[in-house]
Amino acid sequence: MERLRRTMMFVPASNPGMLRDAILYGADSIMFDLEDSISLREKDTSRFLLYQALKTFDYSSTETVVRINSLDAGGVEDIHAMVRAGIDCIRLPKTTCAQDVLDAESVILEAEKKCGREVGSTKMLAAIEDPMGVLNALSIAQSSKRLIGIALGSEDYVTAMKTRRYSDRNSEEIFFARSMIVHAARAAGIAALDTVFSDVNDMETLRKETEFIKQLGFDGKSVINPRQIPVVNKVYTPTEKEISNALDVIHAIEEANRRGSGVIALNGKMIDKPIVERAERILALAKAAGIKIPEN
Ligand SMILES: CC(C)(COP(=O)(O)OP(=O)(O)OC[C@H]1O[C@@H](n2cnc3c(N)ncnc32)[C@H](O)[C@@H]1OP(=O)(O)O)[C@@H](O)C(=O)NCCC(=O)NCCSC(=O)C[C@@](O)(CC(=O)O)C(=O)O
Ligand SMILES: [Mg+2]
Repeated sequence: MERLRRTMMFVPASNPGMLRDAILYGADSIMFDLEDSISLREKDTSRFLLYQALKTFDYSSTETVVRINSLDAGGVEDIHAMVRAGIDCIRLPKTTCAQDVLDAESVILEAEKKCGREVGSTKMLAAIEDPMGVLNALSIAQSSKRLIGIALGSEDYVTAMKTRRYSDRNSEEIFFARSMIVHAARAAGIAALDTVFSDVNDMETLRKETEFIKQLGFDGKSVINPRQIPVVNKVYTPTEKEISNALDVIHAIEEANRRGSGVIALNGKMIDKPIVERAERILALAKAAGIKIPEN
């Protein structure tokens, strides 16, 4: 079954209460942070705290991701501890080129061998957060079989571009980066994940932004607060009407196939292969979200 990644919630690893409760809010993935939300003097204790949390708390079938520090600033130690603790996926921050992924992958491989974990079982996610990374998005996305996706980190990106986020307008300042990332991810056959929305009180703009990134083709979005999860999940969960339309499309094409044709009209609109593929994807997403699909 398709794994949903509508919401990946950042959880600062320095906060024991957040580590304990992170499972309660319904995020598709929990993304523990050892990087920018952790002060320099808390880095070692946060890594230790997160290791203990992963060994102690039951995160159930929710995907666990950790954002590590760069390899020259504690990332090697982060990888060894997290692979040993059984994390599902390692998110690299500020990935600028394919070599960054390969360098981290060789540390992951070493860590898996050292602790006896199955080689290749630790997945990777590369965050792209500067113009060089954006321009190299395709080679990054194609660099390793371990990659489940690439993600945009827009706060660092707009800083590197000498601008800022304009979420109250249409976020044109990150449109090129979003387009590159979604194209690269799709070309490589992996997930495309959008950046955080920093105002945890403005749900209306968050909803509009999520609708926009869904329109562009992203699979989901990073979030920073539990209150953002239902807003993003709702946009990404097929509605009853979408499910019923998808079923109509499937039934119509089955009827066409019985008549020996690959095309048919439904309510005046042409139904053929790509439309059927989209309908099947809607049903797959609905099933993955736990929605029961009527048989007929
Ligand atoms: C924003 C705020 C301070 C607001 O605090 P507030 O206190 O107003 O929150 P409230 O709503 O009042 O909390 C109600 C209850 O939820 C609990 N609760 C809140 N947040 C929770 C959470 N995340 N996980 C679990 N639990 C949580 C809380 O403990 C309380 O629990 P309780 O006391 O039991 O009721 C808080 O959310 C927070 O710290 N967020 C995480 C911030 C973070 O991780 N930043 C780094 C990642 S971005 C980045 O680095 C940029 C990037 O790299 C991104 C990219 O790459 O994409 C780029 O470049 O763009
Ligand atoms: Mg960042």
